[in-house]
Order: sequence, then C-alpha cells, then structure tokens
Amino acid sequence: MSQATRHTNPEAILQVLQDWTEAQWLRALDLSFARFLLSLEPQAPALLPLAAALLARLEGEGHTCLQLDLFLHEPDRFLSGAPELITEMRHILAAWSQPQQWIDILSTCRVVEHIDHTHPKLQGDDSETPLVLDQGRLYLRRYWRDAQCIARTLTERVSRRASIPVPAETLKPLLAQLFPADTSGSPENLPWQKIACALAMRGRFTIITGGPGTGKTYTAARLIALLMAQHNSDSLRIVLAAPTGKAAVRINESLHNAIAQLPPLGQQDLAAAFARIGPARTLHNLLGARPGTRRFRHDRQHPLDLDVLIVDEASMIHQEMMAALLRALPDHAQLILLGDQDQLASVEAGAVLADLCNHTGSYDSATCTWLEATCNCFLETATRSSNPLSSGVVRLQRSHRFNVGIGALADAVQQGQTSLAIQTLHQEAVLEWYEAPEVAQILQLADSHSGYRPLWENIRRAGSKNIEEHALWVQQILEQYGAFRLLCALRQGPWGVTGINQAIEDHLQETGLLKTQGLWYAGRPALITRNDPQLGLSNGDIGIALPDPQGKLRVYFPGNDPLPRAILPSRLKYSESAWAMTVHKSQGSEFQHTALILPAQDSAVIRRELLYTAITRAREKFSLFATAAGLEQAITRRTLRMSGLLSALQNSAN
Ligand SMILES: Nc1ncnc2c1ncn2[C@@H]1O[C@H](COP(=O)(O)OP(=O)(O)OP(=O)(O)O)[C@@H](O)[C@H]1O
Repeated sequence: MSQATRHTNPEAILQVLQDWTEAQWLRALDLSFARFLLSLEPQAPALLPLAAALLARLEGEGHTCLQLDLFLHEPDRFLSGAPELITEMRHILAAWSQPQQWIDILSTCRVVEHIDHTHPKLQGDDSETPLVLDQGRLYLRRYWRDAQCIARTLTERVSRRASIPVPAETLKPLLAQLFPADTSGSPENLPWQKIACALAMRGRFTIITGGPGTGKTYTAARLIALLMAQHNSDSLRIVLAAPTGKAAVRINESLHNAIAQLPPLGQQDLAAAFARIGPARTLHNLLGARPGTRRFRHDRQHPLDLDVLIVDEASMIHQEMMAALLRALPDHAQLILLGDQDQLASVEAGAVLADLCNHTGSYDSATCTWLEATCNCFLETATRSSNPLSSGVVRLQRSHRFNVGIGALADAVQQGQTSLAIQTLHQEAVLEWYEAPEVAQILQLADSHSGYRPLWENIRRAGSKNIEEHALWVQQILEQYGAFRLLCALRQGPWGVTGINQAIEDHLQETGLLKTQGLWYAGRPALITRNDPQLGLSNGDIGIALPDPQGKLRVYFPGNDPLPRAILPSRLKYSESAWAMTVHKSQGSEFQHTALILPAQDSAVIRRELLYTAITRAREKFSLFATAAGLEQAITRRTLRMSGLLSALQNSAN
C-alpha cells in the first residue's frame, strides 16, 4: 500500500495504530478508543482514528488535551519513542501538518463537537460527543468538561472576592501581631506571608505558592489563628486535606508545630481550637471516593460540610480531582491551596497548580486598596492580568528553612542556569556530586553514616520484649529511615528503583548486615503501591517490617496516632522494597539527606521539574549521581503539559 493511501484510508490508519500498539508505543486502550470512534462513525475521515489514538496516548502522558499548534510543530517533544516510530509518526502527520486542516476535517465528524464561542449558549454541556474541539485544542470530553468546571467555578469565586465581610480595622492589628517583623512596605521587601493571610481572609479562593521552607505552613497556621479570632472558633468548620496520606501526615505535624509556636491572639486557646479541627485527610477520603468508580459521595448535590478548606501539596492535585473538589465545595466556603508550582506536576493528567499560577503576581485596584488598609503595603495596581485568578495568588519568595547551598542549587536549576548549578555543586559543602557514577559508589553512600548505616545497625540490635521499649525502638527506626533516601529518576533498569533496591538487598545479604532472603525480611521498608481502604493504607505509604515483641514479623506504619500501626505482611498484597524510590513517589516528603540517581543513558522523563523536586526533598545534604551531560540535559529539558485550563479561565472571565 502506498503511503498516500495509508494517509487517507481509516482502515489503513487503524493498521498503523495496530503496529504501534504491538510495538508498545501505543497502549491497547489508545487503539481501542480509535476503533470505538470509528464504530460510531464508520464513514469518518482517516484523521479521526489517528487523532483519537494520539489524544488517548497523550492523556496517558499527563496532557489534558492535544493543542494543535504546539503538537504539530514538534510532535516528538510530546511523544517520545524509538526513532523509527517517531519518523513514521512524523511522516504520517505530514499529511495533516496544519492546525486548520485538523479543525476543518474534525469539525465535520459527528463524534466531535466544535465549540463556537460566538454562540456559547448553543454549545457545550448538553452535547455528549466523545471529543471536543475548542480553540485549537482537541479534548476527550471529560477533560474539557472538567477544565470548564474549574475555570467557571474559580472565576466565580474570585469575582466574589470581597464578599466575606472582614473589617480591615480589626484585621490590621491582628496581622501586625502575627507578623511583627513585617512592618516594611517597601516594594523590594514585601511581607508576602502577611499579604497571603490578608487576601485569604476575605477571599473564597486563594493560592499560597512558594518553594520549600518559604513558610507556607507558617502562614497557614497564622491564617487559621486569624480565622478563629474573626469568627466563632467553636462553630467555624475548618478542614485540612492533602492529595496523599503521607502529605496529610506531614501537614498535621508541621501545622501542629507551627500553631504551638504562635503568640497568643486575644482570648483564644489556639492549641485547643486546633485540636478540634482534627487531622488532615486525603482528598479521596474527604470527597468519599466510591471504590471502582470515578465518582465521589460528595458532589454538587451533596456538598462537603465545611466553611474553610486548606489543601497542602496542591501541585499533586490532578485536573479531575480538582474539578471533583470544586463541585463538592459549598458556595460559601473558602478554599486555600498551598503548594510549590515549580514541582513535578501530578502523576495523572493536568498541571493544575502551575496553570492556575500562570501569569499571576499582579493585583487589581480593589485588592491593592485592601492590602494598603490591612498590611500597610503599597502595591502597584496592575492593568488587566491575563489570568483572572491573579489577585488571589501569592508567591512566597524567601526560604526560611533551607540550607543555603541546597537552596542555591534549587534556584539555579529552577531558573535553568546550568553553569551556575554546576558551580554551586562544586562549591557548597552540603552538596556532593559523583560525576562518573557507579553502583558501587551508591552502595558505599547507602552504607555510610549519613546513609542507612545507623538504621541497619539499629535493626540488627532487634527490639526489646518490653512493650514500651519495643515501641520506642520502632519509633526510632521509622525516624532513622526518614533521615536518608535514595531517589531514582526511573523505575526500571540498573539505575532505576528496581535495580538499586536489588543492589542494596544483595549488598545487605553479602555483608551479612541484614538477612534479605524472601520478600519479607526484618528491616524491609515496604512502599504500598495500591490504595487499600480496608487496611486504611494509601498508595505511597511506607512501613518497615520488624519483629514485634514476640518476635513475629509485622509491618509498622507511621500515622496520626503516636503509636505506629502494625500489620501482618501477608495482608499487604501490593508493596515493593523502598531503599530507593522514584522522585514522583517522594513528593510531599523531606529527608535530612537525599541522593538522586540519574541513569547513564539519557531519558526523556528526566526534566528540570524532576531535578528540582529531588533537590528540594533534601534538608541538610544533597548527593547527585549524574554525568555532566545528564545534568545539563535534565536542566535544559522542561515539562510542557498541554492543557486548556488557562484559556478556559480567560474565556470564563470574559
Ligand atoms: N516569617 C518567618 N519568620 C521566622 N521563621 C519562619 C518564617 N516563615 C517560616 N519560618 C520558619 O521556616 C521554616 C519553614 O517554614 P514552613 O514549614 O512553613 O515552610 P513550607 O513552605 O511549608 O515548607 P514545605 O514546602 O517544605 O512544607 C519553619 O521552621 C518556620 O517556622
């Protein structure tokens, strides 16, 4: 068959898709979706099955739409694979290389709805075609619907910004009391934490973004104190949440510590009031996930019972979850998102926090007047921002916790400055760079005092039979495990999680440090890989297998209770060893010492956001195993997730 025929015949395109699926470049799901659309519209043009399969595959890579101009300009930026497959894809796409061709052809399909913004009332929600074409972007319908929902709900929330009646004259002295050092109103040194509180106090939607240690939790603690001082703390329902169980545990701990350090505010017993809020929950749990479905118990008809919702680690919220959250949020409630927009985006599709923070940092005149009245800050009023949420977003700028060397490296990477990053790696004592990495060096580091050695020695000592002493020992082991972590960019291969875990277990066995035969051995850190509601465990939770006081092996998980939970290993169906873990899985955690392992061979998944996320997991020391070329590629390559959220926000605001 000639290439020309291949390009115009849907059956021939299906054959190409079949070949790509056999080569494992497409997923079976992608092919099935293309077939399904052709079954709905047998006379469809050849472009339809191709577009459907590529769109489905892109969704698997985290994109919420196929943005025609970006994708057709550089398809292999978004879909990587074996060179011959990429060449074939490029060759086939050459027949439809212009966005307008796609629009003209796909608009004729019955399974595609083309949104016409000049007649918005006639379009949209009522129609149920599987695909939607909107302003040069092709969507799976549910992603389009979710983007519209987020955009509509948030612009509506922001437009009611000033509708919470908080008198500036009562807020001002409270803010001054909570942020005593922040008296300066000079533009170079604005008190962003105080500004964040002032905005969140009267807004129904606020984002407090910033790198690690910039005081997001510090600010959230003060915001909670202000809310309690302004309203009746007994009846105000404040709820804390996070995308994962681990992140929920962490926000509990850090907020608890931050509240304990707060100065007294009026008559409030803050610690008691905070205790009434209750521990942070995962978003799944809060919304009432229905197992085996995409649905939640709470939605527009059954809204959540709360007045204020504070969600930490918001960079991990994917688009579908954000839409579900907004549907379930009562109209009157205040939503505050905390997170670092520069971190890796969510595993599932979308880059919600980064999209929502895009083009922000300017404030409208009403907001500037409010900040002047409450914070004594004089900000320049922006002429119209291209992001309607801009007045509700605050970026905290200064790190208060970070080790200076680690912070400098994170900044250089985040700004894409390779030579500065290399110079910093060479200069700073807390940074260690293995430029010609070998597995033996990784094992040596893991087996050192700043690695797992203290943990391994403590595990070998074995716990006491006395219950209290045993509990203390378990607690100590969990803390020691949390002090160091090996992070990998990849899952598979000798430099990936599986290879490094195996190398460590072999090392432990060979040196006799721990007996690692079998799946479960005393000392094995086990990462849960699937949610298990019955056991109350979430994907990403980590426990350590240790003998109980009777010598029987149990897996101990840290939790909100002071005592770790003990579960029999046989009950844990889905787990993997966690001496090394992926950078993705480490999100929401921090370790005193973090080591990142980049593979010798380049991989398209190694990008700036991954490097930044790994570096910012380290509190005191960061070790890097990477060649100079690997490091440079990682810094240069940026993640670009195709999404229509910003454009949907702009449409909603008009
Ligand atoms: N304005 C400030 N003055 C003094 N100390 C501060 C201030 N802001 C934050 N800190 C301190 O800096 C440290 C880091 O703050 P915090 O934990 O709130 O940062 P974060 O942005 O939530 O970090 P992460 O993203 O890692 O969770 C804490 O010890 C906190 O008490």
